[in-house]
Amino acid sequence: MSVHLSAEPGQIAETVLLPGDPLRARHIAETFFENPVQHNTVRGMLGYTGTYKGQRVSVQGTGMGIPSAMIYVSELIRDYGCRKLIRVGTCGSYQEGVHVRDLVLAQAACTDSNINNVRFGPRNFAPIADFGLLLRAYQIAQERGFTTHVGNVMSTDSFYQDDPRGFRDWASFGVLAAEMEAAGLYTLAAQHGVRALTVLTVSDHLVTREETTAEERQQTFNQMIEVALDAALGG
Ligand SMILES: O=P(O)(O)O[C@H]1O[C@H](CO)[C@@H](O)[C@H]1O
Ligand SMILES: O=c1cc[nH]c(=O)[nH]1
Repeated sequence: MSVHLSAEPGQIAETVLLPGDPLRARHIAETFFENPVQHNTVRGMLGYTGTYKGQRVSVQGTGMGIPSAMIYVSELIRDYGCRKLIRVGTCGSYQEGVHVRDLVLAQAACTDSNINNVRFGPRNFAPIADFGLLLRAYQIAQERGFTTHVGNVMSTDSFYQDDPRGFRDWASFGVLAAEMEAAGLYTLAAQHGVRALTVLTVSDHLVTREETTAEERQQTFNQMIEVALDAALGG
């Protein structure tokens, strides 16, 4: 047991998928895992462990935002020995050419969070994905014909921005989309010497204001989860 997870030692696999939404964790376990067993219900942050194509894998909800996600990621690494952590989330596109339902692989993550200012002071740390996981995920997505973009994302602490056009500064430097956790995940992975990747589905568009329906989101979420599972488990 850790402070926020009730799993027994050894009950969580070395490879863990990390959706923000705990109900997406349940959907992943019920749809993709063989013999899923629930390993956490503390705070309603559902977690499950099972197998995928015969290999042991877990999924754990993280909640929204870097502070919540870093609690779960820290405990998974330190208390349960997890070594491969793949976030599977939604994002809002900053770029006209990155459409709703497309996949985004976060090669790196900018942030407006203070987490790394506290650590590094005036020096900047660049939170990046594990290259092997990133390459494998890209290859799998290409093989399956999923429209996929690779690049920088913005891990913001503020879903609702005071200036709704403020994202354009980031967009002009090529940042692809906004989400809220990748920079925290990548920073912890670097600190602990483990592997991490963030795979996202574009759920809405900050330029065109387009949104996906719940049904469409379900379908493209499944593409993202297939890519994440096969990249992590070598399928
Ligand atoms: O769909 P998830 O994984 O929760 O990710 C995105 O959605 C939430 C905001 O609605 C934030 O957590 C953001 O990162
Ligand atoms: O964090 C997020 C997730 C989806 N869409 C956004 O605009 N932001």
